[in-house]
Amino acid sequence: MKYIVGIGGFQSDPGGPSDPDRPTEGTQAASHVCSAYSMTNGGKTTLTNNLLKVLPNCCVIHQDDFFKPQDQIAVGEDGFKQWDVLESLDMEAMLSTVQAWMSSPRKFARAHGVSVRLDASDTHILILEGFLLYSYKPLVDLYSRRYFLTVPYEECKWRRSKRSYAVPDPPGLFDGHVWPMYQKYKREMEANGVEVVYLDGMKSREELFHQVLEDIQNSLLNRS
Ligand SMILES: Nc1ncnc2c1ncn2[C@@H]1O[C@H](COP(=O)(O)OP(=O)(O)OP(=O)(O)O)[C@@H](O)[C@H]1O
Ligand SMILES: NC(=O)c1ccc[n+]([C@@H]2O[C@H](CO)[C@@H](O)[C@H]2O)c1
Repeated sequence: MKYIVGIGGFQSDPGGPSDPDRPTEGTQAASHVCSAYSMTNGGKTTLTNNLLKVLPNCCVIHQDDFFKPQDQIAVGEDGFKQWDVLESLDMEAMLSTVQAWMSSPRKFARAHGVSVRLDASDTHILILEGFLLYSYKPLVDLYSRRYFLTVPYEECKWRRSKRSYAVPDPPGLFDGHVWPMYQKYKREMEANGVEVVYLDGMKSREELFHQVLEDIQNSLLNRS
């Protein structure tokens, strides 16, 4: 069985400084269940690494590995390099990589240094990890399960400020580009009716790990 998991997310959770839909505190609990969404620094990489340690025959593809070279990133009218748009990623190359896994998960695993357990059932799992996983049509229908991590705006902005990317964020990028793009793609994803399992990125790493592991195991059982 081939099983593809998406661990998506961007930065944040419902609302932001200029979001009229931002819930009040009383509605917070419901919002992460039914209308949450997320962005970078939600904890995707941390969760993915924890899952990789325990899931058998499990490979991973990171969307960040498919950023185009810096000189191919457009500069917007806002003056910022447009890192957070789909056009800045070579999604065709990412799709080809996923297709390589689909055509031979065993060969793909070996080529990527993932040990294949011969005693395990013939289940192979692929985790796709990234911030714009559910906006590229050719990939959207391939997932067996789509997860979406969310953290509140302030937490996300704070976590991002602690990160150092290969290309450091210029001042104002978060509010001027990252956040607005997140909102745009989230609206599109919702309008397209893409079904996701929302995860509260404010939970502890351990809690998130156990929640997703259990969900994947249940989902696998239902398929076999
Ligand atoms: N559940 C958690 N609780 C608190 N902090 C967390 C949690 N998960 C991750 N973090 C921290 O948040 C930061 C971002 O985590 P991580 O790199 O996993 O996020 P990401 O969504 O993969 O980010 P990016 O979009 O940049 O790839 C790291 O400093 C990490 O240690
Ligand atoms: N990986 C990179 O080269 C790079 C460069 C500049 C910005 N980013 C940011 O990565 C996040 C996704 O993980 C996006 O929000 C980009 O802004 C990445």
